[in-house]
Amino acid sequence: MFASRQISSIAKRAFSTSASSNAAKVAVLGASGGIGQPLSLLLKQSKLISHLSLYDIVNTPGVAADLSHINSNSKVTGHIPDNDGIKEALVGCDIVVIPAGVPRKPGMTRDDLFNTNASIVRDLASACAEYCPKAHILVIANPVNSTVPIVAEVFKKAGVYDAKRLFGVTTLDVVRASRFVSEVKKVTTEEANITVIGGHSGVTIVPLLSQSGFKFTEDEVKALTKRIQFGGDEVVTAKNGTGSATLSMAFAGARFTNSLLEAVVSGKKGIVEPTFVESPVFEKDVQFFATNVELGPNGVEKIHPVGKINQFEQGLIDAAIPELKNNIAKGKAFVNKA
Ligand SMILES: NC(=O)C1=CN([C@@H]2O[C@H](COP(=O)(O)OP(=O)(O)OC[C@H]3O[C@@H](n4cnc5c(N)ncnc54)[C@H](O)[C@@H]3O)[C@@H](O)[C@H]2O)C=CC1
Ligand SMILES: O=C([O-])CC(=O)C(=O)O
Repeated sequence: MFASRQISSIAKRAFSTSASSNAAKVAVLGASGGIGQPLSLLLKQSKLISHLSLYDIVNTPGVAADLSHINSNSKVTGHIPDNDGIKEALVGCDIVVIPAGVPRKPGMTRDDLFNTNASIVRDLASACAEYCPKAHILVIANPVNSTVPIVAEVFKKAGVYDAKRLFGVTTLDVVRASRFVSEVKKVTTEEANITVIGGHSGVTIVPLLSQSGFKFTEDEVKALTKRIQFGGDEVVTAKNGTGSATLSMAFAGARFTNSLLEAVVSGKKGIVEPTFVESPVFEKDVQFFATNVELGPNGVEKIHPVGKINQFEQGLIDAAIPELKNNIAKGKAFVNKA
């Protein structure tokens, strides 16, 4: 109680000072978690953030107090559900990043998280629709293939949906692909720029190695594709029941958020990130699909097509689409039931 009152007063102080026009208010929902804490630390370093607003059901007073001593641009506030914490966290936000939700244990698929995480994401999306309807929403919580459609349906029901401002964060697949290819080809990660399309789970993750400019043997293609598709499992297994990727995800989440900040706040042109968005690319089959997306002041500026692919990659897309279709339908049905 004391902590929440104290934080509430910190939050009020923060809101009484208006944000500078060339910097944004960014909220992290699930900020005390395995991803939330290092992600918030990385975002605290951004000059384009004036107010970093941390929300979780527990522990944000401590996380916010700790981060607030770092002498970078932003003020930091922590919020928990007491005293309208979610409202204070969200009002005035330009960007909301959502890593709230449970992670996998060995033997689970991302879809196995649906029963727990769907309602967490639905309720947080509902609060966003009410308190910051124009914010860009970046969904990290799994299963991303379903949680992104959940946010879309909640925003539609509230009459505030803008497809250009909703993103599933698939950056970790691209980060992994770059690293794994750099190891195989013995090049720098800057040189290993790999496009990954589709969704964010198993066979829905489709790396386009043929577009990388490198020559791979058939065995290399098979092994790299499998490793990129199931990289998450490597971490889940190694963590042995204590969670899934957190640090690499924080890195990837910060990369995507920083790219969006450059586009939205600095007005930089030509920033391209792969992300899972409402997309015309396979619209007859699936409503949401990740390809390279150019970011702009209003979010999605231009959705790139898949481009030239080979037969192996066409086979990967053919395998991805039915699963994606099910994942998307499941998310939509969850919000529209009853
Ligand atoms: N998109 C991607 O590439 C990746 C997604 N993930 C997903 O991110 C999610 C979070 O993972 P971790 O941080 O490792 O989990 P974690 O359990 O360490 O942290 C989750 C945090 O969410 C908070 N939370 C739970 N319910 C909440 C609510 N209603 N409102 C606000 N906060 C709430 C918890 O208190 C906790 O602090 C998982 O669903 C995981 O599968 C993980 C890695 C990569
Ligand atoms: O594997 C998981 O459950 C977490 C995740 O999405 C990833 O690491 O790509």
